[in-house]
Amino acid sequence: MNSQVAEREMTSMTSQRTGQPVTRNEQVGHDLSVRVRDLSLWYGEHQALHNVNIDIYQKNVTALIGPSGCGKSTFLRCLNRMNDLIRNVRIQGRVEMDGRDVNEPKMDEVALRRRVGMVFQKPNPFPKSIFENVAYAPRMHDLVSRKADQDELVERSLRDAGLWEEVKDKLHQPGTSLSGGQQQRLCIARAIAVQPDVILMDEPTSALDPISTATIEDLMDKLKKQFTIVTVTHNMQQAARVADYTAFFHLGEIIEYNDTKTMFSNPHTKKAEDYITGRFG
Ligand SMILES: Nc1ncnc2c1ncn2[C@@H]1O[C@H](COP(=O)(O)OP(=O)(O)OP(=O)(O)O)[C@@H](O)[C@H]1O
Repeated sequence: MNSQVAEREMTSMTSQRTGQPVTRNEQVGHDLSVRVRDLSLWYGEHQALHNVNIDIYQKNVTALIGPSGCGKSTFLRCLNRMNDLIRNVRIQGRVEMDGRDVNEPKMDEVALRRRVGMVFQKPNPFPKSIFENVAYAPRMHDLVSRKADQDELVERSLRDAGLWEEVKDKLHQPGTSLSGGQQQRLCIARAIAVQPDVILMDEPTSALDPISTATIEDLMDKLKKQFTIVTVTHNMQQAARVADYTAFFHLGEIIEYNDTKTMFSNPHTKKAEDYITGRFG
């Protein structure tokens, strides 16, 4: 891996939330959110990830780019153990949050998926009301008990997702009655309602029109003040616009990981340069 970022000097600190050690990259001034070391993954006999190493920083947007089938979504799913739901998957290596490997047997998967939320390519609201789409998970996780707290959380999440003004008068209509772009913002509201640390987004705008896409990109910029965002995108302009860091995947490896400005203006590897300039992929 040609990483300018991951190899820089790290110092240890303690997470206020968990009391566990966290790592800070003094050179870039960012705290570490997820530290991935020597991560490999096989689907049956097929190896889809090869010794992936990356440090993902808190309250930044990290974009994963690379040609189709290079392992971006597979990698994303490793961060909240969504690959556990797929048969015949074998994983080696470490995915650490607050110093703990998410794959360790004692890790509570439900709690992990609360900390690491996910937004998919195709908006997938539950077949329930707009209100319930947002209120359901916080209730399940016992984050709210009083009705007033629940109402407040729903409003705050919808506001933070930039959807409140459009839906405040029809909270009891089905989530599926909204437009595609609105449904995706509803899914973002649902993800942030449980106050995760990290939000994974797998091509969150590829099913949307340009205006809805721009709205979601603006939203990502706002949300990174509160959350760490890791997003997969095929859209190079989008990566350049929204991401602070970009990782270029090829054939299951990270070939280059850098701050986005450097990645797009002065890539350090020929493969990344060829991909970014549209010579392949
Ligand atoms: N559920 C699965 N079972 C078996 N193989 C899989 C599965 N999901 C992905 N793969 C394989 O793993 C490799 C990486 O796929 P992955 O979907 O992670 O790539 P990607 O970079 O996200 O692709 P795209 O940009 O097309 O979405 C591919 O060879 C793919 O065929």
